[in-house]
Amino acid sequence: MSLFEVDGLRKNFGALRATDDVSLTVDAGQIHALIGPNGAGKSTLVNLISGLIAPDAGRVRLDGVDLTPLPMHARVRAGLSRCFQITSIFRQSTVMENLLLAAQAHAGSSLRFLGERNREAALRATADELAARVGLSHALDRIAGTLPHGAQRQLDVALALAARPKLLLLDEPMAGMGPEDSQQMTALIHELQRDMAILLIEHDMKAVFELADRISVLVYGRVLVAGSVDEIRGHPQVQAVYLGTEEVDA
Ligand SMILES: Nc1ncnc2c1ncn2[C@@H]1O[C@H](COP(=O)(O)OP(=O)(O)OP(=O)(O)O)[C@@H](O)[C@H]1O
Repeated sequence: MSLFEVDGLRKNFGALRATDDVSLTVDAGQIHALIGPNGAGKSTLVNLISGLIAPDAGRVRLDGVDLTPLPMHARVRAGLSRCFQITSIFRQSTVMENLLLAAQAHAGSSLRFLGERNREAALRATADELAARVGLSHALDRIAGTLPHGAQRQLDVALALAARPKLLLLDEPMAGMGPEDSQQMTALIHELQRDMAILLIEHDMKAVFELADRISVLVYGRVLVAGSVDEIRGHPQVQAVYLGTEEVDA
């Protein structure tokens, strides 16, 4: 049994089948990338998995737990954390304040036996640890909205990590990034893989080919083909449908 399983997921919008019998698995420590042309149904699938919208059929399971009937916050508690295309940071607050809020939100009842000061120290330690994890220790006092775009995305990942996910859902983490930021984010995702499974939705093919253990290609809401990087890169149907004649470096 895989850590994460999507089984026969389906979603109709009126006559349009945006998600058509999609199944995929992600094993512990694995990065599974989801690619596909615009309108293929990637966002809909991510929304179904995170619980933002309900499927017409199919199931989502994490670590043996059926997430399908659960609302979003319960899925987060069960170990599924999501980074949004549109960042969820508080732009007017400092990096530290953002991290403290996230740490507090996910601390639950674990700190209830601590006094006020110890509780604050524990939250600060968690915030420090999250900042270090994504390479933002130098920017704790910066107002989040004034950080460069790449650093804002790193902060966004740190906020998702506060939930201590078993599966991290990354929705186009490289969007709007230049090559340098993209390279840094690739290194970060690679490092995160040691501790969690990752479902990566990404247009940056260089990053996908560098990171993915497995790739599923979504076209018209269906998985056209799934396989290893080499299988996908060399697949004639994939090249025709998705990659076109574009040169793709790895
Ligand atoms: N709430 C909705 N109501 C009706 N149709 C929708 C809705 N959400 C998405 N769709 C349609 O479902 C199809 C898949 O859309 P989706 O946004 O999931 O694709 P995508 O692969 O994420 O595209 P992109 O890469 O452009 O974000 C599209 O035809 C879209 O118009």
